[in-house]
Amino acid sequence: MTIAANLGYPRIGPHRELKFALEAFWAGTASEAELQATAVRLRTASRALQQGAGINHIPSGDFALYDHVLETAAALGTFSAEGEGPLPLASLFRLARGAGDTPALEMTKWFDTNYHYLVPRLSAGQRFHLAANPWADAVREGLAQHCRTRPVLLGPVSFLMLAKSADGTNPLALLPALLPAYAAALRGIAEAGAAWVQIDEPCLATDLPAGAAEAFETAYRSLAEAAPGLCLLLCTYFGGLRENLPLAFGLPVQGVHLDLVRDPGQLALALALARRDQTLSLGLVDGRNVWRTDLRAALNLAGRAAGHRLMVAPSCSLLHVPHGLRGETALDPALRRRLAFAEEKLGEVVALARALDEGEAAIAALLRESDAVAAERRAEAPPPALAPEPPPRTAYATRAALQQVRLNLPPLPTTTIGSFPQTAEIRATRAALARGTLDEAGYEAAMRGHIAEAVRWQEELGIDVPVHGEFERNDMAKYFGERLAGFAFTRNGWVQSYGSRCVAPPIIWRDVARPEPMTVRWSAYAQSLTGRPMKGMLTGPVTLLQWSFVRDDLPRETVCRQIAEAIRAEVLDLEAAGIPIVQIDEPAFREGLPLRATDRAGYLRWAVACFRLCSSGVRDETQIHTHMCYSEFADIIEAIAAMDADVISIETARSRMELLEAFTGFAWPSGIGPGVWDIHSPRIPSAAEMADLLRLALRHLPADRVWANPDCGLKTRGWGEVRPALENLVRAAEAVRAEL
Ligand SMILES: CN1c2c(nc(N)[nH]c2=O)NC[C@@H]1CNc1ccc(C(=O)N[C@@H](CCC(=O)N[C@@H](CCC(=O)N[C@@H](CCC(=O)O)C(=O)O)C(=O)O)C(=O)O)cc1
Ligand SMILES: N[C@@H](CCS)C(=O)O
Ligand SMILES: [Zn+2]
Repeated sequence: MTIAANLGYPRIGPHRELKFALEAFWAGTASEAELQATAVRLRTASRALQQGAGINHIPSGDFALYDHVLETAAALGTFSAEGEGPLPLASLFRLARGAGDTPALEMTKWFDTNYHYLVPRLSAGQRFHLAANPWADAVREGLAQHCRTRPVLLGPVSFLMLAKSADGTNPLALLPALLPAYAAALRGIAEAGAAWVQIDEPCLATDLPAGAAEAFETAYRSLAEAAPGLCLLLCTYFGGLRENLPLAFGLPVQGVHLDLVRDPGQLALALALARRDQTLSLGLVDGRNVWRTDLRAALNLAGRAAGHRLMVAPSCSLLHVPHGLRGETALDPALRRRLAFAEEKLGEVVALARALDEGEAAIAALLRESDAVAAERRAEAPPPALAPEPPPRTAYATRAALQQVRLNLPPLPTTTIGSFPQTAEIRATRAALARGTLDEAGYEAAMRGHIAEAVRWQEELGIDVPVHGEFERNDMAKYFGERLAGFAFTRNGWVQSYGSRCVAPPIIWRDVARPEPMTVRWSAYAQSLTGRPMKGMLTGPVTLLQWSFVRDDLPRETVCRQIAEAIRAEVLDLEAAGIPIVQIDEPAFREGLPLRATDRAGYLRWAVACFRLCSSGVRDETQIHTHMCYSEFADIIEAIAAMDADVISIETARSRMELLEAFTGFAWPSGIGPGVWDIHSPRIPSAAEMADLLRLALRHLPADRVWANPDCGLKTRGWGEVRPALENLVRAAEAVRAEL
């Protein structure tokens, strides 16, 4: 019998219940017991939903209060001494969010997704022990409600590869210290009554560093011995295993899960490698996108595996898609019938498993529906021809001189990254507009009021390049999606980004175009209030692509070019409206980089070209900025330089300018704003601290090309932090300027 399996379910809740419970707990208005009760309710509901849908292997232990990597590290005793029990919740949240002088753990992107995990920092001598067994607890929680589940663990090799070394130790060297904790976890899971355990090793879909293959062999020998009665499913996703396929199938595991959406071609070799006693888990339903599965195409692929022991599953955890389509009644019906969110994807998995066992006739009606949608999509008109690539801008030195004549900025000019606090008042104003209790004119007036206040305050403070504050934007991707043709947006399509923070990615389903200017009236209004050069703020094409659900009937490059043409028109309109500086944010530029080195050059070529398409139409006197955060740039620094922006602002405060080495090593050609304030922490840095960071930056870069700015936008901070921190930033720039 083919097993219908799921690998992980969204945990934020269909109405973001976890978000609100967490934020109430942090605000002190709800107790720990209330938070845990919400968590139990959410887990119970998602188990029931999956059971009801007919899923045979329901994941458990896929839930996390903040982040599964952090909570795996905590359960394995990374942050506590042997003999100590589970990490108290307060300590867990301190690691996640920082407190007082304790900085939070570094947060970074989970592979090529918009989900962020917390990075455990490990050093030589790190000890591990099983401080808690959330996986066994999850199995028991399910069984108490008559639901046998398959617990999900992040595997030991990926856990170490995702961690960072605090002292130069290779984290893989810690494997012998780590394995006993995993072995104890597996024994506990078996005792709790699980038959299968899913061990996620997404790093198998990446280029493995030296020693990793041996680490997999050592680790899985040890895990297989730890709980001989337990079936191990080695779970991979986000790409094909390629040269790692023989390694994966050679491990002593009872099953291997493959992402056949990202790499259907790997099935052929997998079939040849799978041992007779091994179950193949076919990841046929796209866990990274919202499109309904073409059931016939999926069955054709799965049919090649006939004769093998099979599971059918989504390609990866459903964490990356919204909960369900139920409430999305406002979507264009032609789009809605093309969609499948998490709940609908469960139905597809079950249908595919059934068809494999009972034949296509068993799901005839579903197949007819799926065929009709596939035909409808194929019948869409071909995309319009793309404009030829425009010529590059004049040389940087020429335009920099002209820009300085126009802008007359001091050395170390001060600026911010764009957004100011999105306060409860602002969100409530927007919610009132959406509900219809406030009209457009009232909304416009309220936002203008916030802009006027922000501009006045920045002038008073002495910020050299002010911004309008992005108050009118719900989110830097969604705001543009709502204004561009070809995009659709959901009412409730929330996906967890980190902790309690969510995003509602727009859906790109038709050709992209810009019916009218999107930001010009706000920036022009802000510019009318000040003689200082106002910086216009746009989200770049690569980031809009990366943070949307993108149609899969065109190459991503083509969709990105369409977006870039729309943003180019906006840049030109901002320039025509008298905005002298335009920042095109590309925080997701790095996130879009393929996981495999051999695939990267192609991506970088078109991603850079799309950025240049946006930015290259302006006059020499117009200054183009870009901004990137959460990024490790050393390996793509040439491509970032090729974007040819006049100034780039980056996140460097937490790492004390570590990143700048990549920029100096490369002889960075233009302006750079290395962040001097870690905005992910509630800590307010002093002027002295920020001045020190600026001095550090000046060791790497010439003074006439360095800017003073925070790491990223300030939308998640409160005014109580923003006011004093920016005052300190201006004082820091003044102090260091005086030393030049
Ligand atoms: C820079 N980052 C971003 C990423 N991806 C994006 N798409 N956008 C980003 O900015 N990826 C990398 C990082 C991740 N960082 C963040 C930071 C902050 C958030 C965040 O704060 N998200 C908000 C939701 C933002 C939003 O869409 N707001 C809307 C709706 C707000 C809302 O919930 N309204 C309530 C009613 C409010 C009331 O009555 O007071 C409702 O609808 O029920 C808006 O402002 O209008 C969050 O709340 O989590 C995300 C990623
Ligand atoms: N301009 C955006 C960039 C965030 S990455 C902001 O300030 O929020
Ligand atoms: Zn940023």
